[in-house]
Amino acid sequence: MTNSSKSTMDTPLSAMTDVGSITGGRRMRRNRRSDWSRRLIRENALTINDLIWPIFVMDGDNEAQPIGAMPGVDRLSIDNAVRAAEKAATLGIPVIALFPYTNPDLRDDEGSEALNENNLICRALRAIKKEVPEVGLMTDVALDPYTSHGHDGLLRDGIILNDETVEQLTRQALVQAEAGSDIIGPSDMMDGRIGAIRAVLDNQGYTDTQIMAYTAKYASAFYGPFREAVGANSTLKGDKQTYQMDPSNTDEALMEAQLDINEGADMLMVKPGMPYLDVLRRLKDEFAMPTFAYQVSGEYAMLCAAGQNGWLDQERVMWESLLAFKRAGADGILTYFAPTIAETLKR
Ligand SMILES: NCc1[nH]cc(CCC(=O)O)c1CC(=O)O
Ligand SMILES: [Mg+2]
Repeated sequence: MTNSSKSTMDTPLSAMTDVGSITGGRRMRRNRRSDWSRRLIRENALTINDLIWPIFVMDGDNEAQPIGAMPGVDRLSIDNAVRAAEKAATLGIPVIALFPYTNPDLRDDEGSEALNENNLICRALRAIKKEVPEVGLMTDVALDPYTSHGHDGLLRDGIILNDETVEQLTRQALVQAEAGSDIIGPSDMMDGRIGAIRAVLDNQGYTDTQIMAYTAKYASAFYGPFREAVGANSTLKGDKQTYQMDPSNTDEALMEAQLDINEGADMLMVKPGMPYLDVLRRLKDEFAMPTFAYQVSGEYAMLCAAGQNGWLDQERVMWESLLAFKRAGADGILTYFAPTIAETLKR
């Protein structure tokens, strides 16, 4: 033993470790001692009412086609999508969000199938509305599941045209509203589309159809599994950096939000979720709007993969990741874990 450690040993312990005087008597652990106390002081909680469940729809009868990078998530034919909606209703999940897998032969340069009032999404909307009217239905407005080039907008000479795309998107939104969509979710990031869609909806008598703007949608690598699910992975030429946001920016998200609010958005969304909690918090603080986070396909894939490998406790990271959205200010979360979470919460 060295001299210094010997002298340390001789010092009365109470003088060295008088935590009470160090913290001024404050002991944070007091409140954490027991389960009842932890529950009592809890600031945020996840409830079934916070959940939006994204579902992939495909053609066919009684189809459930697994998606490789999204364990437990299937593409569903419309009859099975109705079953899923019934499940959502039973569990009390407020909203399901529908995404189409469009047959490759229906995809073209303009994404014209998006405007077909009998396309997959419209048929799914009508079927679900008829059988399960108590569940809210949200639909995606963007051209990527319908274009042969996989982009959300119209492409000319390698450039995504803004205003021409907006025109196309307003028609797409109208077709969806007519088929029974309750919440229009423009995910395309064109400028001015929220205002244009609002104007057309109002003009056609759909004043009650809500708009959840994908306001701060980033050009992210976390969408990979989704693009596989809607079959846009192999078709996508280039990337989406000229319309989706640069992951480096947050001030820009505030401007996007300000515009969408002015143009008539009822709700805002930040996407992806977990890597962008700072953006979520800023939007919520700045605008106090109903604000949502999308825990995207890549986040889901990541948590499931680590869980399957035994590297993370999947159950616990799932809860923790969703609670983080609530803490960061989300009023609700789009998550592929929605049915699992709701089943547990219901018990
Ligand atoms: N514009 C379509 C759209 N709507 C939702 C997602 C991603 C959702 C997810 O990854 O779970 C995408 C993909 C993209 O923009 O490339
Ligand atoms: Mg915008």
